Amino acid sequence: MSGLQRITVLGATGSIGLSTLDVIARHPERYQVFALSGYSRLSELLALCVRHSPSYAVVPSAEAAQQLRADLRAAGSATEVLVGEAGLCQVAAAPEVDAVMAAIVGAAGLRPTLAAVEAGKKVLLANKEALVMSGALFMQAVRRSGAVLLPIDSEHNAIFQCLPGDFSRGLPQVGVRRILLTASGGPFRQTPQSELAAVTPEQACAHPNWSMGRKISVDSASMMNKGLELIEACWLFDARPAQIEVVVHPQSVIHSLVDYVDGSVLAQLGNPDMRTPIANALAWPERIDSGVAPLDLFAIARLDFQAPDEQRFPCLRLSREAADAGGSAPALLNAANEVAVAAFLERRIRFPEIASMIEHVLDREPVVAVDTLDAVFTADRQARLLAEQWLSRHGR
Ligand SMILES: NC(=O)C1=CN([C@@H]2O[C@H](COP(=O)(O)OP(=O)(O)OC[C@H]3O[C@@H](n4cnc5c(N)ncnc54)[C@H](OP(=O)(O)O)[C@@H]3O)[C@@H](O)[C@H]2O)C=CC1
Ligand SMILES: CC(=O)[C@@H](O)[C@H](O)COP(=O)(O)O
Ligand SMILES: [Mn+2]
Repeated sequence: MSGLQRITVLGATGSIGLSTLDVIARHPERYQVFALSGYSRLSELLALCVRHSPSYAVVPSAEAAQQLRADLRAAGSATEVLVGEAGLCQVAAAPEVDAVMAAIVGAAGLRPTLAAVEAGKKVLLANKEALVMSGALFMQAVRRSGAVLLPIDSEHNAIFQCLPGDFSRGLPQVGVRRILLTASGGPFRQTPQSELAAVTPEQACAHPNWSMGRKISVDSASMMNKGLELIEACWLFDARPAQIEVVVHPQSVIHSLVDYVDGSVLAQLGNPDMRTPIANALAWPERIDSGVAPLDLFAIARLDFQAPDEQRFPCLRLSREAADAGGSAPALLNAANEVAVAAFLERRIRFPEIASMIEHVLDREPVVAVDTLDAVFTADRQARLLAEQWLSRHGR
């Protein structure tokens, strides 16, 4: 290990942010917090600043900054407060920073994550939406800047661990036949289609195995999470969608597998606790304690596998179609999904209407090439507009 690593945690008040800080706090000799960001949970951000003494905290507005500054001074903290996207990009790219945990949820994380990439940082990528939206541009920026991109998403971290170190030569060149992307199936894995219209946000957010933020929990319930992860895996591992097979594995113990041409299938297993992939990426290529208990195979006893049901979970089909279409299609898919999930969480639409809204947007907006970030955000805006129109046309 070479010296103390200074870390920026974007999205520190969220589920991934808190797990990251838990791992960091176990290794004060290795890691120091440089900056933390929050959005709505600002009293939690204050407590995190007091606990971890970052140089900077970032909040969304001038009013929030004024309040946090006053609270920090009262608590005797020297943390400086920055504002908005410019503040996020500043702490992501600051010369003092060694690694950035990108854990803002949704499209809001794209510019700050790209700022870290463009500054050549070690980027720990949880914010899958950023890569889904801007895949080709994002990966070009990684190659141009020499940033080290490490996947945090449990499946992608598992795949990363099961691939050889030189996988960027190309999957066929390193003997990979296909990637097996595991899916828990979510809370509605066994729910009949006829009952899905009545499910509530609380039921959707009650993931059987993982404790996560509300947006990704709904994505898991609709299996859009797996669709986004399919696209994420294509970019991270330079794979075609056809090289990736989704396998429903209800226990979430195997986090994904890599199938090699000689018939070997390598898997990564572990308890469903995000501190494992976070510790793996923070310390990579070394290994550190994450606080996660050892896997008890006798207690788990069995591992099950099923094919996904695209009839009940159309978001998976829509994602594969967007992955195949390329260009602006994944950005349209992602933006429509963000609007639909927010509407479902606000009880404005029923659960199956998430997929209806996304299909509506994808059917109406032509797919175009995206050569610039502006083109990505144009697609994002257009999809949000169409999704909002769907809501008002349906009286929601
Ligand atoms: N949770 C998990 O186990 C996993 C998560 N991921 C991915 O990691 C990312 C984070 O997920 P998770 O931690 O569950 O989500 P949470 O909702 O728990 O946390 C999201 C974080 O982003 C902040 N945030 C929300 N909106 C904005 C915005 N508009 N601008 C700036 N910051 C914002 C939140 O601040 P505040 O809370 O203060 O409002 C919070 O810090 C997602 O992309 C998700 O898909 C991937 C794999 C697993
Ligand atoms: C922890 C993690 O990586 C999540 O993305 C998790 O995979 C969600 O589970 P499913 O989408 O498989 O239900
Ligand atoms: Mn995942």
